[in-house]
Amino acid sequence: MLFHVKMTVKLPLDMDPAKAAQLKADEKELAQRLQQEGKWRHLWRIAGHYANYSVFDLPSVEALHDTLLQLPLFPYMDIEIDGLCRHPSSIHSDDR
Ligand SMILES: O=C(O)C[C@H]1C=CC(=O)O1
Repeated sequence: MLFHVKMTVKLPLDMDPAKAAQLKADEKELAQRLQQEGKWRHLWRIAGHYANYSVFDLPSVEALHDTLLQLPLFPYMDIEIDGLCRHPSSIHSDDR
């Protein structure tokens, strides 16, 4: 199943810079692992915002939920999710 996910990061302004840097480093490591595993298909920065548009390829809503909960920045993100299905006018034979 494909999911379009918008993540908006809202770190507290008074967060210790070292803690913020560690959270971002941990997030990057997990994000890159999930991309290598084919679970996090797309990761795009939204220009002008500390936010991203992502596409996840996971077997269920529960798997998406569990994956998002693992993200180190999860407690500091607003997350919006849309489930994706094939468009009848799409010329692509697969879901890429
Ligand atoms: O920077 C972000 O958009 C938040 C998050 C998503 C991947 C990552 O490395 O950080």
